[in-house]
Amino acid sequence: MQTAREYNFDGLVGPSHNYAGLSFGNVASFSNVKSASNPKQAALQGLAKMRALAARGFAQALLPPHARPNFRLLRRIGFTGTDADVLARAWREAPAILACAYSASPMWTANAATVSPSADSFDGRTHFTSANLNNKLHRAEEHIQSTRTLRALFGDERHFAVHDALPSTPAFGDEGAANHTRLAASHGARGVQLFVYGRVEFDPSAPAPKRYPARQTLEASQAIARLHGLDAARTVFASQNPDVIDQGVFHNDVIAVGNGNVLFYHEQAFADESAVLNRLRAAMIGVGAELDAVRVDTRAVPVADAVTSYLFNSQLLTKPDGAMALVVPHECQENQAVSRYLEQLVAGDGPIDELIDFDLRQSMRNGGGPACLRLRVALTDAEAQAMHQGVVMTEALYARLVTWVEAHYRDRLEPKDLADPQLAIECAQALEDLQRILGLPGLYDLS
Ligand SMILES: NCCC[C@H](NC(=O)CCC(=O)O)C(=O)O
Repeated sequence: MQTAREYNFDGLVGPSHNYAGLSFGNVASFSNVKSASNPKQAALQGLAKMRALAARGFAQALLPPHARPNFRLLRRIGFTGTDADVLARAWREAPAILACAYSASPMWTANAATVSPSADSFDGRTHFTSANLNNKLHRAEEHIQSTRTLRALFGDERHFAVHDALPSTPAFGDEGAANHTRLAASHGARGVQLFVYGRVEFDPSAPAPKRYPARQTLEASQAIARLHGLDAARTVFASQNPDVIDQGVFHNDVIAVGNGNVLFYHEQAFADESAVLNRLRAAMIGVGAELDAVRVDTRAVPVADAVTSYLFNSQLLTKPDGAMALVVPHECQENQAVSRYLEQLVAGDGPIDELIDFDLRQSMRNGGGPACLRLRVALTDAEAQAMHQGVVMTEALYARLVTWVEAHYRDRLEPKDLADPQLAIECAQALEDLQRILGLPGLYDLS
């Protein structure tokens, strides 16, 4: 068995972070629509989390923001002329689409791709499939830059395979790692991959939500398992409980998280809880691991509290001593049921013995907690050396990025500011500098 470390690639928040209410089914996005955001604070909050976890010895890296506004999108739908012309007319005729083109949503890198480590794939390489995110216009073109970024970081084809997104059509709705988790004895050991889907395109009798959209389909999850060459005996597909999607659980990582042999989940997370647990247990026996299911019941934490506090959108990290820390957003301490639950959790004799709390309010107000903000990539030492090093978080990189944010980011962005052509210029200048800082010339296709 190989040894491997789990790298968390956090999304660096881009300079156009704003609240546009673009995500129907995401309660926070809808509740904060059109309020003023603070992009500078958002980026600094994210960087503070990366720095603190790196300082604790966790392997930490970042994924850069995407170029905004998305002029490719605006020009493709008939806005022509100079950049300023495009922006002025889009603001006049289609302000909601202009907001889509400006969204900083690539910051939630859990949705960038699904990742299968080399220990699980047929060819011994780490496989990535960029997520098509086709359920929402503002996210539907992210895969173009995500694929380009992943290829820039993981270009060594002896170790890595970066697949294009699945066909962008509702049958293959794919939201990446937010609906995927891996259970194993350790990061380097063979593991069991759990794919959670919200609906089945070609089975109208399968469970599906009534109020809010299900973003992930079974067909997409199966396609990714095929592309990554996963062994069927170690792959579990599970239906999310459609009732919780209708209560605001738009991704499975809002109601469950796995790490090592631990699955931390709400009793209402799955359509058929006992079937999922049985299948996981059986598959895990095959890789020499025993499932440790940490179940939270509704009496302790109602679904509504899980959604507002983002208890399950936490990072579950293995510490050097083998115990686990739960990285939670500060909202968990402000919710009475959740803070009481967490106190008992860490005092008990289960696998989780520490809470690490971060203020991520700027991201949380758009429905993104600690887990949304990171993409997990388990890498052996050889793989870690083969990837681009400029994105690995260090004290020096942290300091450079704080200076960069201070120089380029605004501290207030209101909906009307998207009409300001100067904002587009500021965003472009910021990314030009960032390419240099990260050692990634040509990262963006600015043609
Ligand atoms: N994994 C967390 C994703 C959160 C993201 N929110 C948004 O896109 C909100 C954007 C806005 O409303 O401005 C989403 O719903 O996909």
